[in-house]
Amino acid sequence: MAEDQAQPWKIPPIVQELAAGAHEPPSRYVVRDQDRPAVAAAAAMPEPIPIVDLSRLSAAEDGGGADGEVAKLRCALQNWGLFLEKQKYSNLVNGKEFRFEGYGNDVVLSEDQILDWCDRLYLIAESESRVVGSLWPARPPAFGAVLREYTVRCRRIADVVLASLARLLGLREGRFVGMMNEGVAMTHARFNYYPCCPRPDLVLGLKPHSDASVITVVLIDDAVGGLQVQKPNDGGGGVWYDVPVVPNALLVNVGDAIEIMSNGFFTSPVHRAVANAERDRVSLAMFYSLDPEKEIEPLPELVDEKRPRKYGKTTTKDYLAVLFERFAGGARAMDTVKISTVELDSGTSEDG
Ligand SMILES: O=C(O)CCC(=O)C(=O)O
Ligand SMILES: [Fe+2]
Repeated sequence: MAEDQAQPWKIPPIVQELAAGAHEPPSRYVVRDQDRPAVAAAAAMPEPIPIVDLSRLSAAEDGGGADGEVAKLRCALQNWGLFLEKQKYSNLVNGKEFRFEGYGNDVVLSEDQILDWCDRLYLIAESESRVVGSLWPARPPAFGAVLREYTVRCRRIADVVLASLARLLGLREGRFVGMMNEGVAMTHARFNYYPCCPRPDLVLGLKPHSDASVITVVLIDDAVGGLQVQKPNDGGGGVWYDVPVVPNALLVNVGDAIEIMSNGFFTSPVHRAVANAERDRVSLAMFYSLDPEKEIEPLPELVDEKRPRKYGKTTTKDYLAVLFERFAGGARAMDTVKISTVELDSGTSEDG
């Protein structure tokens, strides 16, 4: 506490208050020239982000033959690393819309760190033994019950998708879901609130990153766009594409842990959020992860002479620590576990 008073820059302002008063974003929020989002629309999409019907995916798992849906999922993940899942109801929980008010902030590690134009609340939602109840807002009173139920419901979606991913990799359907059930798995909920910004061309709502999770389910704003994604495997082209606004849809993306465990078969997509000049935007990301102590590494079934190991070993706990530090500086944690191509090349030539 005393340290924070001596270093006031560690306590960033609430962006909503800045947005209410300021005409120009303060310099701490202004990103470097090369990182600025284009004011014009992002690049035209080479192909749309598919909408996958999860009930048909479950049918495929039960032997119900929905090969078209599985093919769509594979294509979505190969092209984008993510897909949209359209809900049949606009009200997600008990007939009530899921809405939340409340703010948090960036973790500030250095005085010259560029801050995101966003207030957020980041909570451990599962398992119960890890929940820090004192951090959960008391208002609205239903918050806790709704978040708990929402976490379980989204987990069901995550499980269906993970079963399909395992099948696409030629693994047992329960391979990933089983790992999620080992030890005490962890789910984080991040509520992002992006106040409108008079100069969206100068700031970022959320810096480019990929998620540390195994899998992420995002409730995206049903009216205001802002999420942008880079295509995996586009040769580092750095082109940003707008994720379209699809009312009543959830966005599902694979995270870094799946990229590592699948030995790079799936790519965890790099994404960011841009601010909007006229409208506030909200999103809620649910990050499903393994037990924090459990090791994450390429699954042995997916490593052989033809597919040399591409990633080292880590744990969710260590990886998250690296991720937060790297995120603050605008870098990717994934680079710390990737085995460099030079090592790979020498490895393969040694193997003959
Ligand atoms: O705001 C969004 O749509 C995405 C949020 C996100 O990527 C995150 O919280 O990790
Ligand atoms: Fe994300």
